[in-house]
Amino acid sequence: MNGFNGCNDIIEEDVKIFIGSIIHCTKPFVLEVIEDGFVIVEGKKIIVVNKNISQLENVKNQLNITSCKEIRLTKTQLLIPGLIDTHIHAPQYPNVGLGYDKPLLEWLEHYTYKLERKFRDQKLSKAVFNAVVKKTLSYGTTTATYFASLFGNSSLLLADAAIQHGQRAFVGKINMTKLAPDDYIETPQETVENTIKFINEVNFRGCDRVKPIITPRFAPSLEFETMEQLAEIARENNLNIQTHISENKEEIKLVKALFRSSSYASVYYQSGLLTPKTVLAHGVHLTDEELTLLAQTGSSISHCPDSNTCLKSGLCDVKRLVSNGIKVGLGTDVSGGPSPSIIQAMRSAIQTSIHISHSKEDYDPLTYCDVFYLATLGGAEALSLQNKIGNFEEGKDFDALIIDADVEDSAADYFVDCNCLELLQKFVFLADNRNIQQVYVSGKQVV
Ligand SMILES: O=c1[nH]c(=O)c2nc[nH]c2[nH]1
Ligand SMILES: [Zn+2]
Repeated sequence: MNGFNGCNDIIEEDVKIFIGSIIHCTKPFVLEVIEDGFVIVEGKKIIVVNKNISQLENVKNQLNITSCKEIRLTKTQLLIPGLIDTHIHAPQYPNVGLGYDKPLLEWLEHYTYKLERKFRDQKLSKAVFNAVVKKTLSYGTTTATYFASLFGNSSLLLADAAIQHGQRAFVGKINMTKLAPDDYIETPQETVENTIKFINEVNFRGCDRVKPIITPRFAPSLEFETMEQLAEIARENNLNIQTHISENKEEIKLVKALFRSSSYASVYYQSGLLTPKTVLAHGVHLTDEELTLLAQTGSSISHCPDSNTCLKSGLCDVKRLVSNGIKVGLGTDVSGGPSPSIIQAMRSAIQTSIHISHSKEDYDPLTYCDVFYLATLGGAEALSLQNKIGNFEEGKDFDALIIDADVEDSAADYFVDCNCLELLQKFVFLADNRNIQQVYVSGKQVV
């Protein structure tokens, strides 16, 4: 029987069986390699994960599966969970590769706000948002946590693009009431009212995959009382929250000058914005006290290594965050980072970690396995979606990629057989969208 949910996705009751090599994380930083196994998906859910291909016919008989689609992977292919981008600015997509001559605050003033204010234009919004969603899906981003623009109508077009193209997404209408151009701010009252309207309109679309997220841009953009009101809206509606924290030293000085709180994190803490469903981009320069506050509140960090390099913000020490009990996911931070690819973010996270290791004793930098966790289950945990996505666990939604090391015209040619972990290394260090053969979100093939 077929049914419809609010996204007009057909809830496919058909059964798909993926047969071949599978890699996923069973818990933080723990990889499971299944060399010859299978995953059975019914509709949007994973119903079986089995490590032994010889049991396939038995399991099919037990479950009375008489008709199904079998997808057999080749020996250069792997089935992996979909990648999760925990921080990306959709309206900044036209600026990728531009403006890296200035640090954060000047970059915002000279490039970013000038572009984002153009998103009053619905035609531009539609064109850019459709392109971003399609591009990120092609790079294997099955879940994206988007900053949209200040404008509610434009931000809704981003939600619609995710709904239409089949991506799982959080979409945030930005809140900003000061320190930006006059035509790119709202009054405190407008920003609160427009946020409530935006939430209702996204929810009205009834798509389980696409949710609104509370999006105060960063502390300098808002009065303390407005942040309190936004925290209250998040609480009342059980919503996720996203913002930026401690990215750049000048930004931290500005926060200290604007607020009476003892630290950047305590501004958010006192306003009620730090919750287990809060994801904070960057966190490059957090103090030990701030780490404790984030760990205690269960808030997470979106690590955006490319952005931190291009805007010269600093080196974020992921190992320090994790050892202080903080959940971490990866973000592209387009266009602070130039690439829409979380595969690129994985390799940059490794490189940043190696750079840090040169100035620290006994420091083991992040490995390809570690960043694979951050890009999959780590991202799900950072967004409080770990019960729904992030790995292949029976009962979870099937968000997955079939990746292939041997495709024509990719970054590197393939000559000698690789085992599963070698295929994964090639993916992390070399892959782009040409190596992504199929993309599934909620059991449905979207690329
Ligand atoms: O990387 C960033 N991108 C932004 O758009 C932004 N706004 C505030 N702080 C920010 N940092
Ligand atoms: Zn950002």
